[in-house]
Amino acid sequence: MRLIAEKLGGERGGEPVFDDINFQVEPGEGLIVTGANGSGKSTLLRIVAGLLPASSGAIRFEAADAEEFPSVAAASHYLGHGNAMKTALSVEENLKFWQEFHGSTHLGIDEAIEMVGLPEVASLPYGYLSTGQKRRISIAKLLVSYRPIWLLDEPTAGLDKASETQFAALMRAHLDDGGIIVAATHIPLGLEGVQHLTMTGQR
Ligand SMILES: Nc1ncnc2c1ncn2[C@@H]1O[C@H](COP(=O)(O)OP(=O)(O)OP(=O)(O)O)[C@@H](O)[C@H]1O
Repeated sequence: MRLIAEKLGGERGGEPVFDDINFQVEPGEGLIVTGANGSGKSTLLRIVAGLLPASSGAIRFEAADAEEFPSVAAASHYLGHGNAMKTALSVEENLKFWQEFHGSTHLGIDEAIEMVGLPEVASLPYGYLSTGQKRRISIAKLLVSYRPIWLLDEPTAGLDKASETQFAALMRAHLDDGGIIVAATHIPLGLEGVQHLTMTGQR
C-alpha cells in the first residue's frame, strides 16, 4: 500500500492555488503539510480525500487489497475543520452512525470514547460539548471504523496539552499498525520520523 501524488495541481474558484505537488507515503509513514494561511493545505487534503477534483496531475493509492479499498476516498478517514456530527444526537449515536456508514468496524463505541478520555460525555448531545471535547469525539470517529489513510486538517485545533499528547499516541499507534497519515498543521503534532511538505501557494 502506498499513497502517491504526481504533479498534483489544485485550484479554488477557478484560480490556481498550487501545482506540481509530488509525494509518496508508504505504510507506517506520515506526511506533515505546513505553510502560510491560504497556501493550500486544506485544498490539498480535500483533493486527496476526493472532495475536490485535482486541476492537474493525479493522486493514486496502490493497495494489495484493491477490492476492499478501490480508491483513495474509500481508504481514507477525512477529519476536516468541521467535525461532521449532528448536534442533537448523543455522542454515542453520532459515532454509531459513522461506524455504520463507514463499515469496517474497528474499536467499539465505548472503547473509542474511552481512548479519547471522555466516557462521561457518551450519552450527552454532541452540541453540549466544549470545542475541545467536540474535536476529541471527532478523533474517536477515526477509531470506530478502520481506514488505512488518515487525512487530518489541523487535527489538534482546540485541544489542550494533555489531549495533544494523547492524540499523538493514537497517531503513532496507527502508523505502527501500518497506516498512513497526511496532516496539515500549524502546530507540531509530536510525530517523529515523518516526511514534511511545505506549501508555498501561488496567490
Ligand atoms: N470555497 C472557496 N472558493 C474560492 N476560493 C477558496 C475557497 N476556499 C479556499 N479558497 C482559497 O484557496 C486558497 C487556499 O485555501 P486553503 O483553505 O486551502 O488554505 P490553507 O493553507 O488551508 O489555509 P489556513 O492555514 O488558513 O487553513 C486561499 O487563497 C483561499 O482564499
